[in-house]
Amino acid sequence: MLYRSTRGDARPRSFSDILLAGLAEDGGLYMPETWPRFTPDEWRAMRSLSYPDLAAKILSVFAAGSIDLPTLQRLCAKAYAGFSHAAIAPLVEVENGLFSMELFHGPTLAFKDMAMQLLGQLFEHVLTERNQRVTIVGATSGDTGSAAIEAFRGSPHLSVAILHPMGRTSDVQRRQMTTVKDDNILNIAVEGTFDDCQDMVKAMFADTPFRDEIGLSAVNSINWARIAAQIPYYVRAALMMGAPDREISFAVPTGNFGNVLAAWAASQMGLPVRRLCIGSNRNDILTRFLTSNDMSMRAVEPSLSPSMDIQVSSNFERLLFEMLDRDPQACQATMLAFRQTGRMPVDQAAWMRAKERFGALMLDDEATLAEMKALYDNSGYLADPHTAIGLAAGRKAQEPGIPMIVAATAHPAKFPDAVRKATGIDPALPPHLADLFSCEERYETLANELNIIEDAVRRHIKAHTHTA
Ligand SMILES: Cc1ncc(COP(=O)(O)O)c(C=O)c1O
Ligand SMILES: N[C@@H](CCOP(=O)(O)O)C(=O)O
Repeated sequence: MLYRSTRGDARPRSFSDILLAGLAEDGGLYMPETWPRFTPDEWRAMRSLSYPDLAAKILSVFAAGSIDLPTLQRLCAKAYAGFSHAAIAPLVEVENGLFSMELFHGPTLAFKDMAMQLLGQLFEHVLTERNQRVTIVGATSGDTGSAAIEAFRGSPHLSVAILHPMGRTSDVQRRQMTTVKDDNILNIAVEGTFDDCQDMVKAMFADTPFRDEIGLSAVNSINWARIAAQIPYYVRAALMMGAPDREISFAVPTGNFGNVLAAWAASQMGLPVRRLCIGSNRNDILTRFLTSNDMSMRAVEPSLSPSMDIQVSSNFERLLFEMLDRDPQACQATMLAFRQTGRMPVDQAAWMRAKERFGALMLDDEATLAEMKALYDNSGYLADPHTAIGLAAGRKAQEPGIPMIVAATAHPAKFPDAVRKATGIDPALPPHLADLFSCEERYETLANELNIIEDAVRRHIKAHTHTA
């Protein structure tokens, strides 16, 4: 399996190469050259696999030529061994035909662990094999950061620097990152928004001397391996609901468009997915796009669902590439126009193609609190604000006889203030995080300037490799 950039200039590369590269050299995102597809019989045969074996099977088609199936089975077994639920991603029927797919039973209590625990294993495997070291720089609105830190802490093969927007995560999210003591981890609070942090990572990739000097790598969902590792839970849920002999729909609370893109990728692989519904908070650029072809940037507004306080949804570029019939020049021109004007000119035909499959719903904070309360009062289901937005989007798009599976992306205890405000309940952190608020925090606060942050990353690598 080879990968090509959505902007066309980068040479085709293997799975192991793009795993370490993260972002393509031309600034585009890697995509598989062709979509691997399974036959109905092959899907049916996957029904009996354990979650780790299913994940290995799905990954094996994306890693073909790089990592073999037995190795992937070993890595997946390790990746999911620490999850607190035997089913890894259990399905809970919240209302008739409306299912919550709980993706928050990993160590950091958000869906990011589902992929990041596996990326930790994959990086370790490839870096050991190549006797190489890299530096991961990641941007987070709260959850990717702690998942990455947990997956890569203590590794002798890599240094990690995580940029979070100062004061814009929940206290639990920030402390999950900043209380980790391992020497290979650096946390930076950036004076800016998540979009600024994400742009900073992309600017570092564009700074070729810096990128090469530190061996820059990415674990945000700009890295295709993150998307690939998010596909198995959609497959698993669909198979449990009767696919491939029955259609299913998914609803996903959406920010950077990575999670829902994985569901869409599963459909490209032959899974019978009927509708994909996204839920957004007041940072609703994707909802405006899907309802009225208005992909215009506005300022990022803080909300009760801070992980989705995003305006530039990186992974939308992958869908755009596909809607433009995989024309990299058209994709590049559209992305450049978006950057220059703040408005993405998507032609009507491409927009209609997106609308055929995707629906969208926006909930502001007030509606999110009302949804959380109604879920708790009517079904006894305690949802975090992101999941509540997903459940509302799923309910709106439900069709008779078609199971609607909603990605429950975070544990309610990550957002205790919102949960308390909506329901009066104080969600308890699990025992392994019980001392979170008594641990010392360690992070630097820095201006949103490329040279300042690059220097901090350099200093971190020097200090860490010196002590290692
Ligand atoms: C809890 C939670 N829900 C939803 C999202 C949105 O997911 P995506 O960025 O993949 O669209 C995020 C952040 O990515 C998140 O952390
Ligand atoms: N909500 C995310 C934002 C980054 O998303 P990613 O999926 O691209 O890593 C976060 O919690 O950091």
